[in-house]
Parts: sequence; structure tokens; C-alpha cells
Amino acid sequence: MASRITFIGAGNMASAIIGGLIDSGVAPTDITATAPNASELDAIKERLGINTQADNVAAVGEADVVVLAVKPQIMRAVCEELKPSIHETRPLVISIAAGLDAATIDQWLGGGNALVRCMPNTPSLVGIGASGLYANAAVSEEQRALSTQLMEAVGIVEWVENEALLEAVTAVSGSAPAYFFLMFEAMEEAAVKLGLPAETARRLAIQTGLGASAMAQRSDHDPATLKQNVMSPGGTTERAIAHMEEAQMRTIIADAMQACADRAAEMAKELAKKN
Ligand SMILES: NC(=O)C1=CN([C@@H]2O[C@H](COP(=O)(O)OP(=O)(O)OC[C@H]3O[C@@H](n4cnc5c(N)ncnc54)[C@H](OP(=O)(O)O)[C@@H]3O)[C@@H](O)[C@H]2O)C=CC1
Ligand SMILES: O=C(O)[C@@H]1CCC=N1
Repeated sequence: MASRITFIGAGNMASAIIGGLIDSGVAPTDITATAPNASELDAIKERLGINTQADNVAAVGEADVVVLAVKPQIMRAVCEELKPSIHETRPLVISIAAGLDAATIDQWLGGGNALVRCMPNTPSLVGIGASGLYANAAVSEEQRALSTQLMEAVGIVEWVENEALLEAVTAVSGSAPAYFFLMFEAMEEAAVKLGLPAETARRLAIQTGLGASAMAQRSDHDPATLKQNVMSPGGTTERAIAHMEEAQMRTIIADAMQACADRAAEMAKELAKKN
């Protein structure tokens, strides 16, 4: 990937993607990241060897791709600051902000921009990210391919043609690493109650999550069949799964994902009202 990529914002998600890009072979010198805090920039420069810059406008000057990786609440101020520069150089703009639609960001940037909305997740850091992408009408086929290439460097990519579906993507992958971390926390706590040392419990739970994911990914069977294969009739797993079903675990997951998607829509409305 011979493009120069600038990240506006160098926080959790930007550093996860940058780390994954470098591991995939992108030259650190082709990547620039900005943030207001000099010590955060120094830390990321030292850790990843990328270019850093406190001045957002200077950082987009030479970029082919600009990734907007700041919190949704400050996106408008950042876009307005970048508007003249982006208007002049017309890079591909990729926003990773939750709950901010492409038309609003394009408008804040002065209009007429090739803009991709991306909903990534933090496992991008280890090259196992899952990103949903949506392109506005100004994005060329070449820019679509570049966006795919960029995000595939850190995981899998799924395009949606209906922008509203990014809310579902947020629920199933953007926010979802946290659901699995909660599961690991809960399994560790429960295993400690069953007598295992915490470290042992944590290692076993995490490795089991990794193994189940790898198996589900490689197998020809669907997750329901793989689950059934663990459940010996009259055995231990059957008892555990029965308990989860009785406790309405599916409903809990469905309700949590609905709340997540609703919050993405709500954030868009709140930000539109504020601006
Ligand atoms: N975290 C996640 O799992 C995911 C996050 N996202 C989206 O990614 C975006 C970033 O989230 P996340 O990385 O978690 O947030 P962080 O708070 O970790 O990162 C935000 C970054 O933006 C920097 N920043 C603040 N103001 C400016 C400015 N004016 N110019 C340039 N940089 C600035 C912050 O610097 P400082 O720390 O000095 O304020 C920080 O480096 C959000 O829009 C979120 O919706 C999407 C998918 C998943
Ligand atoms: O919680 C959030 O709002 C961000 C977006 C998806 C994951 N983290």
C-alpha cells in the first residue's frame, strides 16, 4: 500500500489500526498521527515509529487518506479546522466515529468529499479486526478498493450499501469485543469460586474463546452444530447450556445489541441537534 495515511486522533482505536497496519507491512514512515497531547504523541512515536504532528492541518497536507479517529463529540470542530486543507487536496476521508453519518461529516468538511464510514473494532491491533464500511456516492471504485485494502490489513471487511446498517455493525462487531471481555471476566470469577487460581482460570477461559472462534471460523458446521457436538446427552455441557437458555441468555444478548444500535442512532440525533 503506497499511500500516505494520516490519522486525526491517536487514541485507542487509531493506535489499534496503526499497530495492525505496521504488522501487516505498511511502512511506519507512511503513517502520521495527530493529537493535542504531546506526551501521547511521543509515546506512540516511540512505540510504533510513525510520524506525529500536533497540527492537524499540517498533517493532512500530504496525505492520500485521512482517517478521522476522534470522539464524535469533537468531530465538527476538527472537520471545520480541516475543511480548507481537505478542500484543496481532496484526499479519501475515512471516518471511524460511531453514530455520525457520512452526509453530516461531508457537510462539516465543506461538501463534495469522497467519504467512507468505517466501523472497526479494537482487535484490529492483533490483525483480527472486523470492520463494516459504507461509501458515499463520491467514492470511486479505486478508493473503495484502497479502503478495503487498508482495513483488510487489520482484519476482515464487510461493505454495507445502506448506511443505517452500520448501527447493526456497531452492535455485532464495533462494540462486541467488550461483550467477550465481559464473558471472560465472568468466567474467571466463576472459576475462582469453583476453586481455580485466577491466573489459571483466565488463561483457560481466554484460550477457550480463541479455540471456539478459530473452530467456528474453519469449520463447515454452523455454531449451533458445533455447540451440539460439545453437548453429550445427559452430560455436563447440556446442563450448562440449559441453564443459559432458561436464564434467557439469547434475549439478554439481543436486548444489549438493540440498545447498542439504538445508542448509535441516538448519538447521531444528539450531535445533529447540538450542531
Ligand atoms: N474504541 C473502540 O473500540 C472504537 C471506537 N470507535 C470510534 O473511534 C473514535 C475514537 O475512539 P477512541 O479511539 O476509543 O477514543 P480515544 O479517546 O482513545 O481517542 C481519541 C483521540 O483523539 C485525540 N484528539 C482529541 N482532540 C483532538 C483534536 N482536536 N485533534 C486531533 N486529535 C484529537 C485524543 O487526544 P487526547 O487523548 O489528548 O484528548 C485521542 O488521541 C470514536 O469516534 C469512536 O466512536 C469506533 C469503533 C471502535
Ligand atoms: O463505545 C463506543 O461508542 C465506541 C464505538 C464502538 C466501540 N466503541
